Amino acid sequence: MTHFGDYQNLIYGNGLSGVQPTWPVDYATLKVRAEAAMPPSVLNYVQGGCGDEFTQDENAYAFRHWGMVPRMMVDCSKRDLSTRVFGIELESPLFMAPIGVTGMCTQDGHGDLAAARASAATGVPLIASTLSNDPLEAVRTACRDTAALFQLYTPRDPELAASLVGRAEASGFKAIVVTLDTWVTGWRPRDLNVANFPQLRGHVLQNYFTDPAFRKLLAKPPEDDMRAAIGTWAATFGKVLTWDDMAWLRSLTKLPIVLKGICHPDDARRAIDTGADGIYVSNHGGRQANGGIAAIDMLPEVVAAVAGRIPVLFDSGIRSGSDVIKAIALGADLVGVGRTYSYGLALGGADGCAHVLRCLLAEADLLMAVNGWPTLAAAREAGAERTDLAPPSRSSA
Ligand SMILES: Cc1cc2nc3c(=O)[nH]c(=O)nc-3n(C[C@H](O)[C@H](O)[C@H](O)COP(=O)(O)O)c2cc1C
Ligand SMILES: O=C(O)C(=O)c1ccccc1
Repeated sequence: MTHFGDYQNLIYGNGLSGVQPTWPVDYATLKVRAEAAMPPSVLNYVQGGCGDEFTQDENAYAFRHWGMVPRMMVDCSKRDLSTRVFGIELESPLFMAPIGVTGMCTQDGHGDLAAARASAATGVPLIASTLSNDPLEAVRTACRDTAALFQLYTPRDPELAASLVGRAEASGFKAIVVTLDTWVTGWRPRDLNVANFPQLRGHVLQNYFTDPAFRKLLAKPPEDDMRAAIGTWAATFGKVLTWDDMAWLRSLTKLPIVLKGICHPDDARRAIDTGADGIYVSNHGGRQANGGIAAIDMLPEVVAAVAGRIPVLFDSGIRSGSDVIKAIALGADLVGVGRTYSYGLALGGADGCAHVLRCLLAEADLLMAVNGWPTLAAAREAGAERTDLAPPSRSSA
């Protein structure tokens, strides 16, 4: 039994001694503070999305047309937000989505380790991105007792793919999350207008530079010829995966394989038929394709197609604890937060990130208390209803 809501008591209690929270507790204020703190190139990359960012905005806005109905006279004095997925016991369904420039979100360039330390401090698992400023072994170690998953950008070179997956398995990651929607970069005007793509400047490539299979592709080590190493990275980065590759992916690891970027119910069925162990509903936070339906609106159909056979993870648009519980009510087993935790990292490193996660968990826990839902199963059974409420502001994006 966990008491995530106690974070609220702590904040009010500190206030009695004249101590204010160091960082904001809500997304809107957090975002404004992060905008002032982050270097413009990193901010653009983190905050931006594809095209005019319609889908990115819609991801967050669409949560507003799903409504929850509370139940009364239920003993919710204790809530149990725990869950078990891929044999991992978790205190809550919240996780940190993979963010490839996490390393750049802190001033020291070691944001990946800071995120891992926030994971260790809160028990919220991290999905570590292939794109990292610190090698995956060090990130895994910094997560300590909290389980971690590894996100794979599948390289075109099969030996390199096998090497990255092998390293992830050997260092104790619990699952491989294969991202399907990013073998090519979507059209991102904020970055294009300043001609900035961090990877092409040699950032966040440490998993490649430390990899024996990658180094074999180079005439000189990255330390001696960085430009050539970056060129090799760009040439090998994105394999176009098809369903025929599932058998090959399966052959690389005994770990559960989760497919990230599944939005269509037929793709979810196909994923199960070809051996996937988990489905991850996401539109990459609206960074890859513009003009798409909000991710949360696609979740119920995918959940229905999966029909409880394998776990369903979800991200894209989570800004609050109430969003987390809505996604659970709509059938997700685990719920990921992306940009929101990057802002916590930018403002306060590991501590700022842990604060953001604790706020999300506290709001989620207190919402369950007030809604009369003692468990995640109760939230799921209650569900959420589509409403035609049209709120006046889109500031949540
Ligand atoms: C700056 C940035 C970098 C990202 N890098 C990765 C990545 O390396 N791998 C991946 O699978 N997804 C990546 N994503 C997508 C996230 O995992 C997640 O799908 C998205 O952030 C969820 O949307 P949200 O930011 O609205 O919560 C990235 C997202 C952002 C904002
Ligand atoms: O920025 C991203 O969202 C991302 O994950 C990515 C990684 C490599 C190439 C293009 C996009």
